[in-house]
Amino acid sequence: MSATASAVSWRALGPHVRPHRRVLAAGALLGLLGSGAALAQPLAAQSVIEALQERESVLTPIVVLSALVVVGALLTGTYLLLLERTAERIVLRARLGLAARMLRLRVPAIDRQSPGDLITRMTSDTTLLRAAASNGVVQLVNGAVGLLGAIVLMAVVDWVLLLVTLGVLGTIAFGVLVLLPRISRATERGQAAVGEIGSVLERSLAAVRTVKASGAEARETAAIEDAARRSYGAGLELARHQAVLGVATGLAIQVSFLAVLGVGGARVADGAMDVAALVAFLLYLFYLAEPVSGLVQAGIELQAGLGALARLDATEELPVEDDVETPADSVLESAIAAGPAPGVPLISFARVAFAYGDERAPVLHDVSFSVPEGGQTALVGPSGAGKTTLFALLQRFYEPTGGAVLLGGRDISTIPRGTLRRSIGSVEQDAPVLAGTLRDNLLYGAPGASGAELAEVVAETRLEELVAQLPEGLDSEIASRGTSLSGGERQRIAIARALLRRPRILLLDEATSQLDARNEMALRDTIARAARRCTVLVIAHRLSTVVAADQIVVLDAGRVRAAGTHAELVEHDALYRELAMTQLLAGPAG
Ligand SMILES: Nc1ncnc2c1ncn2[C@@H]1O[C@H](COP(=O)(O)OP(=O)(O)OP(=O)(O)O)[C@@H](O)[C@H]1O
Repeated sequence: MSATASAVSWRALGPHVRPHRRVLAAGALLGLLGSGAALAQPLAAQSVIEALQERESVLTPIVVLSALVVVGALLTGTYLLLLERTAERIVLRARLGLAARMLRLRVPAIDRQSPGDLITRMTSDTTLLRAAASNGVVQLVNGAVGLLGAIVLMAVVDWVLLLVTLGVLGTIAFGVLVLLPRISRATERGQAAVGEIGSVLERSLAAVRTVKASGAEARETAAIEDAARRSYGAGLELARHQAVLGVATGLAIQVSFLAVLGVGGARVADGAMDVAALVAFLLYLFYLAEPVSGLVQAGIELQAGLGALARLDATEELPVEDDVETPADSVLESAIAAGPAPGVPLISFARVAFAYGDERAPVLHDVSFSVPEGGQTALVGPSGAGKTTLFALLQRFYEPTGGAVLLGGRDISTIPRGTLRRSIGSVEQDAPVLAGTLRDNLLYGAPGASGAELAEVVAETRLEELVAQLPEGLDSEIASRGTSLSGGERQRIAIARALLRRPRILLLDEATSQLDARNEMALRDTIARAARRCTVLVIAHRLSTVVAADQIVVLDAGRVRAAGTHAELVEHDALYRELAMTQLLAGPAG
């Protein structure tokens, strides 16, 4: 998915550089003034020599030379400080920009990404941008101006020697132009490999028990090693290019020195120029090494930055949900809160079709059913029938490819995602528990809920006993991933978290695991109580749930097969009968 480096032009740096253009311009100016002070030093040195030759006072030329050295140093120091600060700001801005997008990316876009690779983009690629967008840009400007200035001054001193110098320097320009694009490609390859290290590590740490239980440590390690070697290979290639460029630059300057010494010596001997002019010219040549290597360095940094930018830009282009934090539309929110008009169902799936991507087979076909306000509706069907997908569509994690999902008669695609999701509480099947205290976990979806509301929901979800057992009650730390809790407890915590949001609709994907009698009863009771507060739509895996449901919808291979009560379906639907007998968990008591 990543764009190739060749597709990223120098212009792509614009958005990163533009906000800092004034500071960068000031930095470039300071750098230039510093260079100017350095450039004027040979002239001052020349006047010291001339004063000595003429046996005049050397005080003034020496004072001027010293002032140039001190002012030059101060200017360069300020310039460096300014540049470093800008560099850090560029990284910060890029990271803040990415941070603002990451968790707002649309679910289909996240599905296609590897979390580890996304983390690398945020942490590592941004630092490469740092060098390119600050140092690279300023060095490019200063190097070019320094080079031009030196060339003009050298032309003033002796244009024959200038032609000799330019002839030699011209040869390195060719090498630079050939090597630079390779640097950006090698950087992008290296960063992609670093991203892969992150991906494999994230994948295997997230499922570390499965990795260990499957004896897959060596295979996962090998995958990381492979990516690390590829990153090393790309790093080596970069180092080779940089070494060649560094040596070529140094050689060009040295050869220029020798050529200028030879030709200049001959010209002095011929009387075509004097010694002071030759010394001044050589000092300029000495000075020239800096802008030339600065330009080469700028080229390297900019190209490496462009390689990283290709990866950052690819992330920038991923679509985000831009309507999760939009200010509440009070008319719409109160219309939703008021509930549907009489005779209009709370939720309707109207001929909904859906596929996870253009090239994938549809998983829902022409799904139509309604959920009245209040009570419990259960979805049942074989594994892969599309039950979880219906929940995802209802929360606008994905958009249907055909038909519409309606809330109170209103197409949910017209309701901002934030508003829609505020009216829904969702409990996933694996009921994730986040690291933190029990209180943090319960308040996660409603940080502003009061103590009384919390106590009420804790009682309603029958969590009081758990709270009493824990050493510090609600403030007890829960082990990461909730491993210290039973499946039933995790589900009830997740239900409590969802209920604290005071949702209009509770979506509940029941755990498929067998629960003990107490947990089973507690869960059944919790769902029944929740159904008094809001409309419960449950993906049912338990007989006790379907028996208690007001309506059951049977899904099979992405189609609605039947709907009715447990008694009706047992009588009229063969698949339901079979599911009820074989797949629905009867529970310890049932
Ligand atoms: N993110 C996804 N990308 C691609 N395909 C998916 C994705 N999620 C689910 N599917 C596919 O869509 C189909 C329906 O899946 P879904 O999870 O909705 O079924 P389900 O009825 O909830 O099954 P289960 O009871 O096993 O959870 C399956 O074939 C599944 O492989």
